[in-house]
Amino acid sequence: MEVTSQLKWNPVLADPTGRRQLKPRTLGKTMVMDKGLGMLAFQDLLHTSHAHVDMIKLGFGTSPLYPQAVLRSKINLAKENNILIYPGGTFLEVAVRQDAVDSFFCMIRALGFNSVEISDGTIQMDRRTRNELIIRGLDEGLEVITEYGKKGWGSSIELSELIETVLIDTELGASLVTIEARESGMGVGIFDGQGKCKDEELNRVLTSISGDQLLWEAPLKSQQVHLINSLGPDIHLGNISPDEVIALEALRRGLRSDTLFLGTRKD
Ligand SMILES: O=C(O)[C@H](CS(=O)(=O)O)OP(=O)(O)O
Repeated sequence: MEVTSQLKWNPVLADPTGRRQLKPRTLGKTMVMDKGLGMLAFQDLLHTSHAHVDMIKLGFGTSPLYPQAVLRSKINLAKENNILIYPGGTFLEVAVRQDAVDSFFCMIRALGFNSVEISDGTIQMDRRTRNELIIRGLDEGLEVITEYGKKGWGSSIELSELIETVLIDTELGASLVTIEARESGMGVGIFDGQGKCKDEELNRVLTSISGDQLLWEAPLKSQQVHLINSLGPDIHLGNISPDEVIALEALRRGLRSDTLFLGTRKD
């Protein structure tokens, strides 16, 4: 064990692109969606892959369904590994609908979450409420990540609305704006009913908005490959399945056939 831990891969083999930042990184962040991993699976994930995980979202309203000791252990372990951890945006939408926003923030602060997602994927939310929630999250000492897009099948991106959302959210202090693609990655946002990327929409978005402010939900391998080959390995990607973290990292570094020609490093 000790002997192997002292061995070092030739850097050209470990990262043929030569551009992968170490944590805490500003480019190429990976968000994992955890839909209910047990503590041992969660420990295993971080033991193996912590270097490649920047954010963990406890999907939708799964957070209150854990034994509290397990939830606290997950949150603590994520933080020990310099990972942002937050409940899915749907859980906050439930709180808004139930008029329980104070109680939501009180609880997530007490549990130790270090970030929050603010979304309106399912409910209607006016701009003023969204602003108040972003400011509230920041006042609570949380990193705020927002989300743009509706969850309904066939929903698409309204460019002017997205531009305004990114502008205002980030000006208020949100660190990233997630682009909705759900767990399925199909029939929503930039993905058509088969999960194929609508490139014209993608290009329209990127002519107006800087890509480093956007976190693309891209749960399918074909989507990760397409986005990395089109936009480069430094894009932020989310809704990655826990068992696909290392495979995604291999794609980012050109260590898989699908992206091998990204590797240009010669040193
Ligand atoms: O927005 C998401 O990707 C998730 C998962 S799904 O839409 O329910 O499939 O929801 P969230 O509430 O952000 O975890």
